Formats: sequence, structure tokens, C-alpha cells
Amino acid sequence: MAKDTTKETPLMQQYNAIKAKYPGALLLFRVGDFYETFGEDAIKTSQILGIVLTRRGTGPNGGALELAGFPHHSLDNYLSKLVRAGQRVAICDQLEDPKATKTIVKRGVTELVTPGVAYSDNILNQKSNNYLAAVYFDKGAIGVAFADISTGEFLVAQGDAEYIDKLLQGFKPTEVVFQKTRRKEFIEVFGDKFYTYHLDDWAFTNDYATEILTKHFEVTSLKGFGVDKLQSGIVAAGVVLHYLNETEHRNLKHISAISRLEQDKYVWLDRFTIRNLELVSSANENAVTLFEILDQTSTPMGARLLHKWIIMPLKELKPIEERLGMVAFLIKDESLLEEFLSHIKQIGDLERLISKVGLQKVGPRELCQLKKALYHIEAVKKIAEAANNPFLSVLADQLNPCLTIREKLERELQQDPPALLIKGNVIADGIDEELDRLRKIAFGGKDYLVEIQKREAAITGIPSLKVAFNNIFGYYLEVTHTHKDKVPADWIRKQTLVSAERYITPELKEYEEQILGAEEKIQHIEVRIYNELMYQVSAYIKQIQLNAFLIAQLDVLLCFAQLAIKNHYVRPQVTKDKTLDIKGGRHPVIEKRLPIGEEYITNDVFLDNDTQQIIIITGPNMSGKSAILRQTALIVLMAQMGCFVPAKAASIGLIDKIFTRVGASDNLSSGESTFMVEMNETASILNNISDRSLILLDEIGRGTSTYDGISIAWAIAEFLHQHPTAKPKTLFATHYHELNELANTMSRIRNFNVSIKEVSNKVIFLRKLIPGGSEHSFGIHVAKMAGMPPKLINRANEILKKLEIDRTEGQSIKDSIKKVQNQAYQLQMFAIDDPVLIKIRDTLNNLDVNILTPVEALLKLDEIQRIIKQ
Ligand SMILES: Nc1ncnc2c1ncn2[C@@H]1O[C@H](COP(=O)(O)OP(=O)(O)OP(=O)(O)O)[C@@H](O)[C@H]1O
Repeated sequence: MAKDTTKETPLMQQYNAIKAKYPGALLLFRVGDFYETFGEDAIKTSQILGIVLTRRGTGPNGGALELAGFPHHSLDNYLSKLVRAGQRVAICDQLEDPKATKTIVKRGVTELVTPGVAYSDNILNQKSNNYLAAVYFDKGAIGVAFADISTGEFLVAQGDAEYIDKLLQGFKPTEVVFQKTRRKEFIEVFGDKFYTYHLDDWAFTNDYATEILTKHFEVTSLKGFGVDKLQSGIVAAGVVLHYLNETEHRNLKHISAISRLEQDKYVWLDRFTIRNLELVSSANENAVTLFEILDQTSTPMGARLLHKWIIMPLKELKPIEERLGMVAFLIKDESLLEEFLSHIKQIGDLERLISKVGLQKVGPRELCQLKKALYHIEAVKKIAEAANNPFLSVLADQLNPCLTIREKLERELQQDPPALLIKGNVIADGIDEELDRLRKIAFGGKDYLVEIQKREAAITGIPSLKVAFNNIFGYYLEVTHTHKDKVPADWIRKQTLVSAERYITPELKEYEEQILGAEEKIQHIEVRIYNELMYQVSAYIKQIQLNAFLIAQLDVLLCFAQLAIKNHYVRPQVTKDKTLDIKGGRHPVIEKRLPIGEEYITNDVFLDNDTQQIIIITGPNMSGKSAILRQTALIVLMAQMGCFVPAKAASIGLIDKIFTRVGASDNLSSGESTFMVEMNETASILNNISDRSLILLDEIGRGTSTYDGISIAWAIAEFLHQHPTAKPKTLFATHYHELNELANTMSRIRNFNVSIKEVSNKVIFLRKLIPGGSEHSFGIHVAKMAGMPPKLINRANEILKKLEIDRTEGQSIKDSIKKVQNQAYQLQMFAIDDPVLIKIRDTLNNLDVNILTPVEALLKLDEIQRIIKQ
């Protein structure tokens, strides 16, 4: 049924027409000094922002229409809350001066803010990028592009699903755009954790993408960016620009280049490694990430670059050595380091600042900060020039303090301008004659009013005569009733109050007009000059972006130098051979999180391709197996990102891929990892290994029955050892001491264990990795530590011993269990009419020991303990 629009006010008709153009978006509709929302939008807005919801008039279904609004100056604050709540927000502004029109004011959407397309400081996290991604499912490859409009970064790549998935995991875009028809596929391949938006398929064509990209960059071909061969990637990049256009972001001068993400340059970290090593984020809220430990940067752009260096460590020796050399140089000269830091700390977020110039959303205070940043860049350039270091000389050459524009900003902006242009007093005196003249009238005029007051008081003999202002009739003279007889005849009475009368005079009116007119004109002139200034600054976007990048690099290197000094890291020897030799290695995060007084126990790890390719590490739970695995990978990663490492010494033969798999039961809490998934994932490692890979396998195979688990773990170790071409270095932590047998037949597999000491029946963790396997498993020790009743522990030890004896005598586990069950003393433990004990007995009877994993056994013990406590 067609909507009856006759009852709608012209304002609501305008609202509905605009609303229809932005389906799925929450519309903030500017009415006077307020942003209003209506209907469903109002309900959502009031809930998210906690503001009042009112009802008025008639809505589309005859009921009252919901309304919720807030003052326009609170936009920044409220907008961030709406976007963070996952809303797409269309901002509809008044496009003409309401005073200048007699009919309804023209309105239009000036910006559509979505989670992936945001630049406001309130919405963004300073230390991480905010990427919008587009994914294009092509026949041969999947294309992906990432853009951050708050920094101007624009990246493109293409590859198979696994590679694109890895990129999405690493870059963590806040919004992903893809083809409408590929929804199912997207979720299947990349999961349902991303905030997504779908576009019609027509936007995903190579011709359209090439056209939109070449037009944006004002080039005839994309060859110059080295991306022209990435057919699918280009489509994704085109979609990014198309989407920015759709969301009314057309001032994109700061997206000044597009670059290819080169797969061959960086260490391949599979997504489990990024997650499992807790590099930049963690599923556990309380966990501290490697990023948090390493982040000693002084600028937000430095922090963002560090983030990238962590997830994209290098695999070529030369650039790694360059970074390490630079860190060593800075460590040696601490006064130079301090000097650099003192300036870098003042530079602020230059990268986002200059992006705002591109978006034409930069405020006066920010332009003032730009001026300050350029001043400090000049200082950094001078220090770098004098430092006599090849890297710093190159840096000094490239840094550009942009003197012309800095001087212009210095000259034209007030010393301490307000954050918002609209507040006025932004442009300095002496820049524009008309502005100076009007300012004299506006501000000098007020002095003149005081003079009038004094003069008239003297002439009329009214000592209490006052000049004041109100919105109704402007400037007036106020006379108390006592003196009203003295008022001259030509004064015009305007208002009578209880105790006084108010008058206006022609002279007052004339001045009033001049003052008010001047203030309005001043604003116009300031806006004009400011916009010109912003436009002139925008010609320097590329240079300033380069400055920001160079400062970010220096910032991260300074951060590495500070870390090395503070945390006693050493310079790793990174080599082209295939040996990994870590002496006295530490886990950079755990060592910082130990209780006061406890010291981190260091460990040596040696792996190579010829003698010790695979290490099987056994040891009880909590002994420190995972820590050794992870610290080894973290030390390699840190070395290859150019950072010194937590060790006494480290020689790192370049690693090109790091894989991590953690047994299913470690992920039990997240409920996502089943044994099947674990096996699938492990299979993907086996298909991708290389001669320079590092593999961490932590309790692989424990998601199934003991026998299955051992068999699979065994087969994996064998496969990695016998692989015809690749000899991936592998650390294999396991509870299954049976795997120690492997070393007897496989020459490059070695057994190690994390040592413990048993003192009067207690386990003391020594946390030292020592050669040799373990004699037995340690589950019962853990049960004891967890506080299980001694009787139960004794019984568990008895059963274990029996099972072990039977097994060496060649009996099957099944027979053996039966025997244990039949033994009379089992029931003697319990007085059988006790309901608690009956419950425990039933729980035990219902167990199928054949399919019980060690962790499940522990959980059962825990259950029994709880029954007893109840
Ligand atoms: N070398 C060390 N020095 C000091 N404390 C350590 C060390 N290694 C580990 N720890 C401490 O022991 C805890 C357990 O270590 P980790 O998780 O590595 O044990 P695990 O043997 O892998 O246990 P599980 O088999 O249960 O996974 C760590 O969280 C840490 O607090």
C-alpha cells in the first residue's frame, strides 16, 4: 500500500526521502542546534546513548512517533558510542544557512560513518590501525585490500584462502566488504567474527576497479605501484574506493599510494601462531600480549608500526641486520637516544593529523600541532645528520621539515587557537586588513559602549546608568525609577521593570549593528583564510606522510634500544645457516609477570636440520613445557623483526614459517576446537612445511583416546622426520612418555624433559630443560596438587602401577581394568549405603577408561572431589 504522505510535515517528508537513500544506516538529522533521530532509529539511539526517548505526533502506523536527539556539539562523543555499538551512522546536515531561506532548509548526508570508515579520535584506538577491508572471490585467487582512512594506508594482496585468512587475522579489519552473493562462502572460509557489509556484484569488476583507481591516483596505469598484476587484488582495492565514495568520503588526497603486501618478504605466521603466541591480542582478557611488553614507543604511529613489525617479521638477512645494527648503535650512545626521544615525544600522531588535512576535517589546534611537529622534525633531522651513521644519514636526507608551510602556519595561526574553527580567534592579526579592521570594531566597539555609558551618565546626571545587552532588543540603557525624570526626550523606552526602565538610542542601535555585523563577517573571513591554509597544507600531504613514516621507524628502533637496556636483551646473531641455538632463553612476557621475588629460569634450546631436528619434551603439567615452546618462537620472531632478544646469546638461522598447534583440550573452554579441527589444521602444516620452518606442537593428539592420541602424535613426528625435502625444526611437548621411544629409531629426534624434584612426596618444578625422556606420566601429581583426598591419590597410584605392570607383561588395558574393578578392596573403601559414596561409585563405574583423555580424567576427579565437598 502506498504511504499516505499528505499528513506528513514537509520536514518529515524530507527526512523520509533522505532516510530511504541510506538503508541499514541510523540517520542523525540536523534540526537547528540538534541532531534528531526518529522511529526505530530513536529507540536504538536512546538505548545506546542512554538519552531520553520522547513520543510526539503520529508515526507511520498511526501511533506516536519516537524521537531522541542531542545537541550538535556533542556529535563527536555520541557518534563514537553509536559506531562502537556496531551502527552505521549517516550524518545529515543543513546544507544552507537557515536564515537565508524562507522555505525548508536544504539537507543532505555529509558523511556515513561505519566501523571501518572512521577517523574521529574518539572512535579510534591510538595504537592500532582501523582497517576497512574488501574481499573479492575470484575464480583463481581471492583478492583483498585494506585501507585505513585515518592514516591513508592502502594495501593490496591476493592468494589462496589460507593466505587471505592469515592476512585478515593479522590486520583485524573492523569492517569487511564483499559480494552479496558470497555470504555463505565468506563465513565458511573466514568465520563469522568480522563486521561485514555486502555490495552488489557489479562493483566487483576489473574494468570498474581500474577506472576508479587510476582516476583517484591520477595515473594512466597502476604499473607504477607494482600492483598491476594482481588482478583480483585490484578489484578488491577498487571496491574499497567505491565504498568510501558511497559513504560520502570523497576527500581522500591522503590515500596517496597503494602498495602490494609482499608475501615473500615476511615470515609466514599461521593464524594459530598469531593467536597462540598472543602476539597482539589474546582470547584471555587478563593475558598480556607481546605487543604490550614491547611497546615503549613514543608516538601512536610508532606503536602502530610496531604492531605491524610484530605480525610481519622479516625473512631477509639484510634488512634485519640493518635494524639490529641501528638498535646497537642507539644503545651505545645513550645521550643520542635521549636527545632523539625528547623530540619524538613531541611529534604526536602526525600520520592521523595529516590524514585529517586530506579529509578536510583538521581543526585549528591540530594545525598548530602540525607546526610544532615540523619544528621537532627539523631538530631530529639535525641530530641525525650529525650522528655519523649510514642509516641516520639516509633518514636525515629524507626528513623534510617543510619550512615554507611551517612558517606560513606560524605566521597565520594564532599562538593558541581553539580546537574548533567556529569558536573564532583562529587567524593571527596582521594577515588580512579587513579582518583587522572588523576586529577593531567588534572588540573596540565594546569599549566604545562603556564610553557612551560614562558620557551619558555625566550629561544626564544619572550615576547608576548602565549599558547592557539582551537578545530581544539588543543594546540598551537602563535607568532606575528614581532617575527616570532625567531621561532625555529622544531616548526610546523599550521595557519597564519593577525597579528600572530600559531605553534604546539611535546611536546605540548604529553601534550594535556594526558590532554584530562585524562578528559575523569576522567568522566568514576566518573560515575563508583557514580553508585556504588547509588547502595549502594539503599540497604537503605526501612529504608529511613520509616524515610520519620515518619518525615511526625511528620510534620503533628507539623502542627496541630502550627495551634492550631495560630488559637485558642481547643482539641475536641472525645467519643464513639452518641452526637455531638459544642460550639462556627467556619468555619475554612470563618473565615480566612473575610474582615478586621469583626469577625466570632460563633454558637452552638447540635445533638444526642434521642432528637435532625434533625435540620431544615431556614433563608434568605446569612444569613449563609450553613456556619453552613459546619462548623459542618468540625469540626467533623478535630477532627477525630486528629486536634484541631475551637470552644470554642467540644464533638464529633464518626461519621462513612458524606453525603452531595446540592440542584440542587446551581450547576446551572456547568450545570451538574439536579433535577433527585439530587434525585438519595439523594436516595443513604438513602440506606447507619448508626447510626453514619452525613448528611448535603442544600436546597434539590429546583430544582423543590415549591410544589414538599416541598413534597420531607418533605418526606426525615420524612424518616430520622422514619428509623427503623439508627438515622443519620441531618442538613437540607431550604428556605421552611413550613418544620417547621414537628417538630409538629416528636419528634426528631427541628426548628432553622439564625437570622436577620430588621432595617428601611433593613435586618441585625446576623448570630446566634437560636431555632424556620421562619414565611416567604426571597426572596423579597434578591431582595431588589440586588438593584431591590422599586416599583417592593412593588408590590412583595403585591402579597406575597395576596397569603399568600388566602392560609390560603384555596384557590389554581392558583386561587389566576389569581385574582392577573386580578387586574386593575397591568396595571396601566405601560404606555402600552412604548416598555420597554411591554417587561416587556410580560416577566411577560409568567411566570408559579406554576413551578417557588425561584432561578428562582430571575433570572427573574434580567432579568427584566436588561431590565429597558437598
Ligand atoms: N622457566 C620458567 N621460569 C619461571 N616460571 C615459569 C617458567 N616456565 C613456566 N613458568 C611458570 O609456570 C607456568 C606453567 O608453565 P607452562 O604453561 O609452560 O606449563 P606446561 O608444562 O606447558 O603445562 P601444561 O602441560 O598444563 O600446559 C607458567 O604460566 C609460568 O608462570
